[in-house]
Amino acid sequence: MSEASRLPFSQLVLASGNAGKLAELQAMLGNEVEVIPQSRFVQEEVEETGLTFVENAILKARHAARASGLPALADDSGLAVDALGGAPGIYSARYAGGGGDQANNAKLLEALQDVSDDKRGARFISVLVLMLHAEDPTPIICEGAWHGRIMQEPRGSQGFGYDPLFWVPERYCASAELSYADKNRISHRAKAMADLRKRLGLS
Ligand SMILES: O=P(O)(O)OP(=O)(O)OP(=O)(O)OC[C@H]1O[C@@H](n2cnc3c(O)ncnc32)[C@H](O)[C@@H]1O
Ligand SMILES: [Mg+2]
Repeated sequence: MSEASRLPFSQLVLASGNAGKLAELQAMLGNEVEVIPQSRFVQEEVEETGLTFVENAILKARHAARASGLPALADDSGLAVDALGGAPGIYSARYAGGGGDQANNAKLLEALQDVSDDKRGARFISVLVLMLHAEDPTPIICEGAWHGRIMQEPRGSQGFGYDPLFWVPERYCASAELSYADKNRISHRAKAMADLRKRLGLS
């Protein structure tokens, strides 16, 4: 029996509009199930009104499941910086008011300009939520964290979001300097996905 046949579904909608995230999730799941980006079914994104990663991931998964009629997987993620009391956290994508990755990174560097290296600890968090349908009362919820430090200036060109500013102690480089495959082995999202795979009986 193949791995895929153990899953209760053969297609899965990825409830994200973030191209970087979509590529990572697709690479992690593509052998087991046909993954379809939500843009094939719906253009509008749901408002992320929750106060937790879990709430926002559920909102996104439900939205995509409703629009597609298929099981949906959402990721709500972000960067929690120790010296900023966990900010930007759930507001990571909107940190600089919708100005995009570069504006977010510039704002983060400015917020930390007087903070010394030993106090620049941070972690990426990813919460993955899988809902079998829009009214699924028992979503599967998995979480992963990735600890590192915020650098003084950007490095690297891989990845997305805050990757150029995130120092990865176990590789001694910025996250944006990691190969795509290596990031997908060690990141917050990879850890949450490992948990999800276990919960689905895939590994
Ligand atoms: O909501 P969706 O449509 O999935 O896409 P998004 O980009 O808005 O995603 P989030 O609301 O979950 O916001 C997460 C933000 O945190 C940052 N982030 C999350 N994971 C990251 C990673 O692996 N590398 C770099 N930055 C990351 C990045 O800025 C994201 O925009
Ligand atoms: Mg978002």
